[in-house]
Amino acid sequence: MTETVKLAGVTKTYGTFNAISDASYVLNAGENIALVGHNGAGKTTMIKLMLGLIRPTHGKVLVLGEDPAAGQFAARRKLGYLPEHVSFNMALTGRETLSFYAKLKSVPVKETAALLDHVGLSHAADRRVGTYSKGMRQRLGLAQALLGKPAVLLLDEPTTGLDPALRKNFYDLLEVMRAEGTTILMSSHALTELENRVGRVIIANRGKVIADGSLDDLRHIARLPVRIRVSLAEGETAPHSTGQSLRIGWRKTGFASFEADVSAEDKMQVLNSVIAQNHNITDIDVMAPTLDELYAHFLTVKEAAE
Ligand SMILES: Nc1ncnc2c1ncn2[C@@H]1O[C@H](COP(=O)(O)OP(=O)(O)OP(=O)(O)O)[C@@H](O)[C@H]1O
Repeated sequence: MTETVKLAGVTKTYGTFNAISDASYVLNAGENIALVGHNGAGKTTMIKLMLGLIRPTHGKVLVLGEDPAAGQFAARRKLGYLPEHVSFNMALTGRETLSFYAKLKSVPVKETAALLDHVGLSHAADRRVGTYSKGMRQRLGLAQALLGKPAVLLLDEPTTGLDPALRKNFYDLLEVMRAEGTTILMSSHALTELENRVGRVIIANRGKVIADGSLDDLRHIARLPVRIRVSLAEGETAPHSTGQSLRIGWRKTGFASFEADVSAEDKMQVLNSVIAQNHNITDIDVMAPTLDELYAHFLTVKEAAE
């Protein structure tokens, strides 16, 4: 794996307040990572450190092998950034806006037409940005961040203001970039929509990294139960699960549907037993812990430890 971003023991202090405390992680080429956490957890501060807009109080930040806060940060052109609040000159057209940023980044202006097309703004390219909807401005912001095919793309809450169809389009676009080797780090609160969209999740809380891994890694560490839902054809009191050593607490959740939480290790034994003992099953769902549940779990564990 090719390392693109590194935080090593990074602390960022404002006065006596630690916005970031001893954060360490490495991001690699071709990774799509979600940075999640409550308001004030330190997500934007981490992104600002990677952009070189602020310097760490302690520790080291490296982006594409260089210090992003150094005056001569040659890799800056290889960084794409979409801020949380995009603001453009309302009097310029979309095309003029993107051309302006292309010149700033020394990217050939002729590349802007394809980017506008990519984010679905070709039809409005010659309209003033002042007439754009919020979602259209967000997409123009994304086109700006994609200028020059960045090796590292930093997106601060990028899907705010996008409708479901545009969100899908947006994640599809990111997947193409990721597959081509771009490192994508996006901060977000939209846990449910991230679930199948990112390969890795970093959870921050009060400036500290409290969990870091793929969804499967986090599930493995958290050891939260798997939920099994069984629907039966007739109104029985609960699925039979005799012949097993496990005592399953079935909850009735509908006319003839029942749910139970079992450990990941016991899941197959319970399923096999239920299927063997119940001949009137109409449906079975097995639900792994969601990112929302994992997030709540890690925060609770962290709060309890402090
Ligand atoms: N320039 C600053 N001066 C003082 N405190 C700051 C400064 N910048 C950030 N902070 C504080 O650092 C903490 C982390 O802020 P940050 O913006 O990184 O959080 P965040 O996780 O991005 O939050 P949100 O989800 O609300 O955007 C907050 O408590 C914030 O008030």
